Amino acid sequence: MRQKIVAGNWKMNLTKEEAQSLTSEIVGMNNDELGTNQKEVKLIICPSFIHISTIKSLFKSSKNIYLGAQNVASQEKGAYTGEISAAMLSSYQVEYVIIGHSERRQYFKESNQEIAQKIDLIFANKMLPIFCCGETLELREEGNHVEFIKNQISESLFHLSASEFEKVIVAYEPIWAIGTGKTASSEQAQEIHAEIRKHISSKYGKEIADKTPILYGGSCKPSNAKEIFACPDVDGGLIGGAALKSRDFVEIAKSF
Ligand SMILES: O=C(CO)COP(=O)(O)O
Repeated sequence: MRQKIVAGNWKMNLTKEEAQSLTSEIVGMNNDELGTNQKEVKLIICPSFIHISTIKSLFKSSKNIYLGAQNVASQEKGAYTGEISAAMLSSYQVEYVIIGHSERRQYFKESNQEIAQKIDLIFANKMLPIFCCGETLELREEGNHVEFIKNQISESLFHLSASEFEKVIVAYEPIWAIGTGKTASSEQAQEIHAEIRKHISSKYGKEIADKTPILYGGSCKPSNAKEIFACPDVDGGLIGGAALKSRDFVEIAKSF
């Protein structure tokens, strides 16, 4: 059985106090309330860098909750003012790192090659990547979206060894669904998730492809999570806006 995962990407939101109270609300729930008991759902919280240490100190080891970062530098260390290295994150016990988010690709011009460099540094520092891919509305309307997504995956991930790839979490986030309130239908999500799995299989074989968690992201909320998570190739969600409310985040985690 594939791992079920619900990850919250807080993006550039929440002050220290707000981040503390949201984390306390989540870790204050028992495993039944969190829904992590029955179905072994893994929760990953990805705050801004500056909150990482504070949030880690609120975690309780008994809970199935893990810490993630939203980005990492593509260079190991040195004169890169304002950047945060993989070694730094790892020294704060960060376990997961989101890479290739469409906002980073769009606003910070991250290329597939740069994302490939980031993934190597993540592995070198014993963390695990949550790799995002997804198309614009324009690409979808032109009918080029599947090729585009496959190319994002090939160029950033297909240099990995099979034993590395086994540890990758993929997140499909159609750009037109992010923060827009417009979700992909469950048919659209399933179609792309199945294509992604087939593409992984063509490189790493069926066994590894069948084990790779593929999350959906884009206006996922308590009202639509059940339907999306019921798709055979959807293994959870990467949640933006709805992860900023403990009740919504937990409700989504219970939607399997
Ligand atoms: O980008 C996302 C998660 O990484 C999705 O954001 P929303 O859930 O706010 O649409």
